[in-house]
Amino acid sequence: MAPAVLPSKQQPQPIVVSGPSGSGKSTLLKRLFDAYPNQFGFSVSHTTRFPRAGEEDGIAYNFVSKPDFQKLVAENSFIEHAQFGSNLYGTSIQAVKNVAEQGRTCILDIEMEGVKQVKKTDLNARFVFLQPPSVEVLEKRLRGRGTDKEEAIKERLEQADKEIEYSKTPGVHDQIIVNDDLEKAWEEFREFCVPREKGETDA
Ligand SMILES: Nc1ncnc2c1ncn2[C@@H]1O[C@H](COP(=O)(O)OP(=O)(O)OP(=O)(O)O)[C@@H](O)[C@H]1O
Repeated sequence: MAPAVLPSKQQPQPIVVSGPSGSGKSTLLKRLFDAYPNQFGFSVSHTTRFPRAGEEDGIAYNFVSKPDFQKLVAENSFIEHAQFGSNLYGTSIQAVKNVAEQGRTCILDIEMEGVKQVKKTDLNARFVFLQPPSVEVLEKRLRGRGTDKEEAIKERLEQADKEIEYSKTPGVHDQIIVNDDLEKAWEEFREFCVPREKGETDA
């Protein structure tokens, strides 16, 4: 008799959160992690930089040598990777899978190029885009945040146009949330990340 095939335990699908700089990703993600502390997680990145005091391998980062990093690149192991200064950083497909294997929903907070890369993997992610009400409002928020220099604000606004344009491509995102009123955006975001069972109401 053929052995019974056990259904594989269903793992939470990763969630890709994207949107222009200043659209509210950090604000909404902070709320999500505060509201559901054990349900979500970020993947552990790889880096070629040396560990700082207290940084544990596999927790703060996966610390690897440059040749090992380059080998992973050649094997297409990374969703995205980039160089900052003289060090290389990357998010591996396996690191995202590891979060799902722990029973948590992996959150990827990434920009447009990263979104395109995730689409090429077998991660079976869900995609949500945070859209500012308008580029004018976005500009006000970026200035209001007070963390960016004038030059950076200009660059971010130019990039925002491209991100918003790409977000209109049919089938790219499962949901687009316009972050106008924060409470309304939060409700929509929460609903997307933590879908309610039928019949469930607020506690
Ligand atoms: N609905 C909202 N109404 C008013 N202000 C908001 C709203 N959502 C976010 N903000 C404010 O806009 C600014 C930008 O938000 P936030 O830092 O969360 O953006 P971000 O998408 O994470 O940006 P980055 O990609 O640069 O990290 C913050 O000062 C935040 O408090």
